[in-house]
Amino acid sequence: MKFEVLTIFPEIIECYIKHGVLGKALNKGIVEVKVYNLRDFTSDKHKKVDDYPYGGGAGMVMQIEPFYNAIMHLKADEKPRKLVLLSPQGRKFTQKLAQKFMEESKAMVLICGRYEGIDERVKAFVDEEVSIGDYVLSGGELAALVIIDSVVRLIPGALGDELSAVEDSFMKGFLDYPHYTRPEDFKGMKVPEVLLSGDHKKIALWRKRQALKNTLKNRPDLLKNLSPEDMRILKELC
Ligand SMILES: Nc1cc(-c2ccc3cc[nH]c3c2)n[nH]1
Repeated sequence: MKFEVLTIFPEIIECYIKHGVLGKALNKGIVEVKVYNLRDFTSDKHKKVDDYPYGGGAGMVMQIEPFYNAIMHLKADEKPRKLVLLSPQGRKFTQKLAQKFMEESKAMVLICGRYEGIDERVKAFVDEEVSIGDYVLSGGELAALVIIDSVVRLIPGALGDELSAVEDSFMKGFLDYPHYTRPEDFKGMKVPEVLLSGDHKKIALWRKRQALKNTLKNRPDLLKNLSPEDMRILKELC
């Protein structure tokens, strides 16, 4: 899978992708990330990317021309790609949308604005406008990294042989269960006995109960379409 990122701060993207799961996936060739500096697609000597907003108001707006030039440059190879604009006004990004992007897109262009936002006319050249949450960031780069990270984790082989309980739980519609590792007793804070029992059936049930308990407490909105067994466990918790 290939990600192409348009930004005026390429170093934000380049620094993050070298580490962890993403770094391994890059080294394995499972994923490719190319970062383009929008300033390289300007036509003036000052590499200007923003200007004052028509109609007045605070701050600056990013001009359409660098985005247009960069998108046309990418499209010159005529390969299919999904163009995604990061914005607080976009469609909410979820684990399910990450799965959809992974399954449907061989290549994604992630378009990152800064300042007060970008010229509205850029949206004529994108396929999707996506928000990673109901809060305002200083730019699209962190949102782009969230999308890259969550989509890459879903690519078969990207996580190596580590099972990923986190994806599974989110895909099944609830939060993850609690995790513990050594030491068994930290200043009197002990690991739950069941996790030391070696009884995998009991451990699996305990984990399911804890996941449902956490979800009921923090994200009851996720508790839809539960299986009859999960509903039974949930009812025991209430
Ligand atoms: N979910 C979310 C996206 C953003 C975002 C995206 C692009 C820009 C450009 C300037 N500020 C931005 C903020 N904030 N929150």
